[in-house]
Amino acid sequence: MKQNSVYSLGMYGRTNRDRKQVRFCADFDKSIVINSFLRRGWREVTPEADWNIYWSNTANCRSIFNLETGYRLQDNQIINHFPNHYELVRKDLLVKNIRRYRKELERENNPLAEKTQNKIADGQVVSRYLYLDFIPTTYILPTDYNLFLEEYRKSPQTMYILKPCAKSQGAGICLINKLSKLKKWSRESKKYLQHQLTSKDMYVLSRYIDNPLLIGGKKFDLRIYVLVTSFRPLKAYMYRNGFCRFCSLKYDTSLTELDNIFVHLTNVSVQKYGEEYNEHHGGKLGIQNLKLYLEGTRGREVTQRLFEDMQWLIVHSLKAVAPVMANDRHCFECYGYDIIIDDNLKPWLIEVNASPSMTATTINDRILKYNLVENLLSIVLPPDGFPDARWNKIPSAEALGDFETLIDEDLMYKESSDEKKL
Ligand SMILES: Nc1ncnc2c1ncn2[C@@H]1O[C@H](COP(=O)(O)OP(=O)(O)OP(=O)(O)O)[C@@H](O)[C@H]1O
Repeated sequence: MKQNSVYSLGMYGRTNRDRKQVRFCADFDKSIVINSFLRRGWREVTPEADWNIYWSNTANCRSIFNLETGYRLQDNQIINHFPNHYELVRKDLLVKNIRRYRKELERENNPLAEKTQNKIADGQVVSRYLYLDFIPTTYILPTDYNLFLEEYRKSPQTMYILKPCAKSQGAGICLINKLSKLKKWSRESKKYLQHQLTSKDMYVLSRYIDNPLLIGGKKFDLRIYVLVTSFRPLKAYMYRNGFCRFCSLKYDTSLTELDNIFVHLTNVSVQKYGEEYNEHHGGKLGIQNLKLYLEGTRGREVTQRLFEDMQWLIVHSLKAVAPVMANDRHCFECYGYDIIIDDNLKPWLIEVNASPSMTATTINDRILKYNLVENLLSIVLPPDGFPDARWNKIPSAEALGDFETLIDEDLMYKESSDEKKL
């Protein structure tokens, strides 16, 4: 990408018609996003040109905000990532930020940081956060290896999943059911610790949710879209039409199936290579259908509670990273949250993606993603439809469409000061 292009081109010498037409650029050849933009009558330009909205990849977004490039965004330019989104989406950083958030709340004696004592095998007692226990216990390797060993000895029957921090789509993931599988880690870690660690060397080792809620005997996770338009104040919206992604083979924790990715990993990028993959529905079920199913099989109240718990975990994961996010007003970001529900209907945050797939695997998927992009644009853009980083980012009820407000600290502040005035 050429640098300084915004400086060199400026806003001059354009006709009124040009000024009104939104100029976009996109790093991805994803027809859903590009078609959505073109159908609005927007014009595609290159990243070197004078654009108003950039659907960028994370690397180009980082380079735009890199001080050394000397690039400065204008008021009429917006971009689809926050510069340091990795604080939320890198597996190890997400864990670190959530740990820090819990500790801060604990220090403040905030009731949210309340803990309970749970008895585990051999009469040992472990303490757990009552409300903030929404990510599976996770160790960052190699740094936390000794800490892990200590905990492992207390409960050696626990199953873990080892995931590389710098990879995606199921690459390099394996299940760990005994310490010997991790032995090479103790050796590797000694070697690594002599060097400066980079994210390529880092893994997370998380407790494996071995009691997932099953439907038709199969494991699934949820993909939920969350749009953030500001971190300070926090403004976040959840799309009502996420979906479940199913494994193509029945769930089975027997030793012979431990390495079978078609049983344990729900990523579509993994499942589509399975022999049992169904191209018609793509292993997907809409979240509203899941809700109906759960209301029918488990009852309305617990289903309602589950959906509230999911919203709660999303809000607190965002609050955990809000203080460290570079809250640039030109940015918005649509995150793909991956959540697993266990058979007690407790949701667990598995990970967050900064560039959730905008490729469609089925017709329904195409419709869903097209509507998602349309809907998120109506929230991100001011009422006149022209990108403007200065607008107050308060979307109308109509603009919200299928998004619901998870949190808007601006409005919360306004409401509480209105109450005080009464
Ligand atoms: N703690 C866990 N318990 C149970 N299953 C898990 C756990 N962590 C991950 N998985 C399974 O493994 C899959 C891949 O994990 P994850 O999404 O963290 O890795 P990834 O390869 O980075 O995926 P992505 O391409 O979405 O970034 C998940 O979709 C889920 O099915």
